[in-house]
Amino acid sequence: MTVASAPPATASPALDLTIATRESRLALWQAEHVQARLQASGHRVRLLGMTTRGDQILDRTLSKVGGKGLFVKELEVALEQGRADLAVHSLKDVPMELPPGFALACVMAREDPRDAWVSPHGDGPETLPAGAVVGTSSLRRQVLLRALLRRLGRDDVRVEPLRGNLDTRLRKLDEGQYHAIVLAAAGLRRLGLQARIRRLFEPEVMLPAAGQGALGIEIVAVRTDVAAALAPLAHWATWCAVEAERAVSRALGGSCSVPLAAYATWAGRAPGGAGESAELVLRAAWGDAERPGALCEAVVRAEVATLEQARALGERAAHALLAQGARVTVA
Ligand SMILES: NCc1[nH]cc(CCC(=O)O)c1CC(=O)O
Repeated sequence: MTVASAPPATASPALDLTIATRESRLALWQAEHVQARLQASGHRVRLLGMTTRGDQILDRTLSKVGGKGLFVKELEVALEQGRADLAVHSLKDVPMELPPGFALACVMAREDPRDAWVSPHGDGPETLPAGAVVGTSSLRRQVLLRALLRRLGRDDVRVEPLRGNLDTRLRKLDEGQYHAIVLAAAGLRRLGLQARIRRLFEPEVMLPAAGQGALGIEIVAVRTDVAAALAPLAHWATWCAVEAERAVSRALGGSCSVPLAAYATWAGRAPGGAGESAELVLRAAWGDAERPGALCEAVVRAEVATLEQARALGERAAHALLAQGARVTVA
């Protein structure tokens, strides 16, 4: 009996694809992850590494120099010029509105969305020495961390900005510039650095940023051939959740200059695919950078079967926050 060896299952004809990527270890891991998935579907895939403005500016808080877009602009230029076909992003770093002509072709399954505590001084703020300094890179983490420290009665602990890629941040901790740092668990896990995590903050304690832990793939919208090649990589349940989260940021003008958090989970079994309905629960929090301690929170839920319904849920959460005093930030 002869058994024909079947070619790998492809959802679309085999393509020659180039992935535009930043050159940090995390960005390269993510690009290689997508490369491997596409190769497994029979495509030929190479990487085009590039340095973005966000990678070059290391001495200032990002919100002061241009925000999230800094990490994606150069990659978009490469897509526009046809030097690359897709760009892989940490969704958290992708601006809420893509420039005209670009599209989010696919959102992949989410890594751990939680924030992680890394420190040689124990497994949380409770065990820090008096007057300790904690480093973190986002206003969201600064505001939520200060709220947590206040609850713990640790007003002696200072929260300071921390910039740089993952390795740089860990080095600054190891050099003793900080007693502890807070960063995304997803990045640490992807780089095999999970052993450094001393504690994972549950979302109730430190609500993650919109899109944290999820990868998004951007293309030029007219490239339906690339979109078809990416379709098998999409994870519907994650996509709906992050659409809801990103709608909160979109409605409130969210950027990294706004301490905004949004995190959605499925109440029961997550939907397996488009059109399948399930209950999505969205938590959102907004802080006022000028009035530390002023934090408002909203929890909304709805049956969701489409990305539009997910976005509508996000808008409801944004309105609930606005009703409690949150303000729309104009970039
Ligand atoms: N802003 C930088 C950034 N963008 C994505 C991640 C981690 C991975 C992810 O959230 O998907 C990080 C590092 C961090 O926030 O500690």
